[in-house]
Amino acid sequence: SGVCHSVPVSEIISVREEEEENGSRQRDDGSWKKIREREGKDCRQAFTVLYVERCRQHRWRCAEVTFTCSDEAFLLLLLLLFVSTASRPKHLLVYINPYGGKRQGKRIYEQKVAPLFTQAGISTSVIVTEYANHARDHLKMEAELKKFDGVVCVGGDGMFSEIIHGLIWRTQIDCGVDPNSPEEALSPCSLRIGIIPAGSTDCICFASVGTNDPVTSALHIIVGDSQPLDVCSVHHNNMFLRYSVSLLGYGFYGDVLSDSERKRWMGPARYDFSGLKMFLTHHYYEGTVSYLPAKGIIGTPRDATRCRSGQICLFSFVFHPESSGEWRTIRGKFLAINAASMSCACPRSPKGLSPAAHLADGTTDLILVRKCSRFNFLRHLLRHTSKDDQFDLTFIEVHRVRRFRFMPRHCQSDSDLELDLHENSKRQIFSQICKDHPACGCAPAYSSWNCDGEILTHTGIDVRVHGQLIKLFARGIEELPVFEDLSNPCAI
Ligand SMILES: Nc1ncnc2c1ncn2[C@@H]1O[C@H](COP(=O)(O)OP(=O)(O)OP(=O)(O)O)[C@@H](O)[C@H]1O
Ligand SMILES: CCCCCCCCCCCCC/C=C/[C@@H](O)[C@H](CO)NC(=O)CCCCC
Ligand SMILES: [Ca+2]
Repeated sequence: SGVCHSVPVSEIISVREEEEENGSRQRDDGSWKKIREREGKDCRQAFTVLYVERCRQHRWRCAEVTFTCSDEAFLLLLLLLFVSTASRPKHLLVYINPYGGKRQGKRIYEQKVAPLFTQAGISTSVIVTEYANHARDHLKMEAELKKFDGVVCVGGDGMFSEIIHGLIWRTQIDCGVDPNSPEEALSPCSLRIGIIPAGSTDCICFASVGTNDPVTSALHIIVGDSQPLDVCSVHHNNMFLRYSVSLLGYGFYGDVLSDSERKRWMGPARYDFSGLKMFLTHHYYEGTVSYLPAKGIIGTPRDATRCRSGQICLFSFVFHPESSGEWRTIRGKFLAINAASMSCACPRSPKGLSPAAHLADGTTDLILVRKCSRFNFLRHLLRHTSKDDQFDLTFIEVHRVRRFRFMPRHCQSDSDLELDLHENSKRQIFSQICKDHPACGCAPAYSSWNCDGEILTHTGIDVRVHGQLIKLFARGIEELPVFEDLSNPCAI
């Protein structure tokens, strides 16, 4: 019909031959790779291309367009496709948490994702988890990783955490690295991870893809995108505790999580309930934070620029992967201590806890919220959702760091080991006192660390950023095309 249409080869999902002569379609065999060669030399070839179409707010959808060309040009296209799709996964290991978020993981995968994988000629091995840590332990000990080009996580941030714990641990063991030593440089994982969002917060998916949408995530997996990601290791007295990729939070976010775990039955709404409750409770905690500021990086946590697809964050890491200044120490009373290794953007907070943080620059943004009035703390929290610089407040400081340590005040005089034995019982006693005397105003001495949505068992921790330790099937947030801003005055 003379209409001009161009599709980048890297964003083609599949190609289907059409029978032009009688108008009837040939059998769809599921993959462009399987298209048989045609015999007739000078007839024209009609073919339908399934490709990625960009929609609002970073969503991707499948679209179709039919082209005609000479047989030679068609063969050339197939060759181009073959070359440019070498980085695409062919075999995937899929873990589904059937109990994450609104318990829709299995349905989401079967209805929205599996048909797309089939269409793209990807084979899968699917495991629906039967208990917590099933996926982690399977990856750690059993999975035949050589058979796969990637791992898919259907669930929320907690499920993603299981996957990285299994994969990072397994990689270190296979490479002869001791994962318990905080000083060892960890070996990067070669398998990429795709996240099909089916949890409550899904901030890792949101911050690396730009939206929480299963079809968009599936398409990023199919086209073989790759986005490196920083991982923090958390140790206590040279003993490994956990890895973190999004938020490590003591005080407010630790308390919100502890409180909300008891309300899992409420589903995602538990965070709103506990968030409000902990805001009203307004506990502060004393302790010492020490940190190694990052050097040789481009950008600060207060920049107006954001982490965008293929930009400076990769550049910073390549040229100064470990460079840091001298240790600095801050003692004080804090409402919250947050370390954000990525923006932590999610639908609840579209800009995130640290809007200028980078996915893969080898640093984490350490945000210290000192004791202040409820009104001021609310101002800070509300800025997570507004346009104002959330760190432009006198009681807040923020540092971009490579490593940090925290020691709660009551731990400092005693020997660590002794205290840890008492820590839990002390916490129980305090919470009992506060339950018994709700109006007494006494505050607990300890909060707990929220580590990507899991509670840590210790409060004194040593955190180190391992730049680009893992890779996702994602490409970071793409700059919105200009026409979208012009056509829609409401677009952000
Ligand atoms: N079969 C299972 N039964 C019970 N728990 C499971 C199972 N599989 C995984 N889990 C655990 O469920 C927890 C929550 O899962 P998930 O992260 O998917 O959802 P969520 O907590 O609702 O979302 P988010 O982490 O985004 O807030 C994880 O910590 C994971 O270890
Ligand atoms: C007066 C009430 C004020 C409410 C404040 C709203 C601000 C929302 C900021 C949300 C930041 C989420 C950071 C992400 C943390 C994830 O690693 C973790 C695992 O999914 N989620 C939580 O811990 C869930 C934490 C949810 C906290 C609300
Ligand atoms: Ca980072």
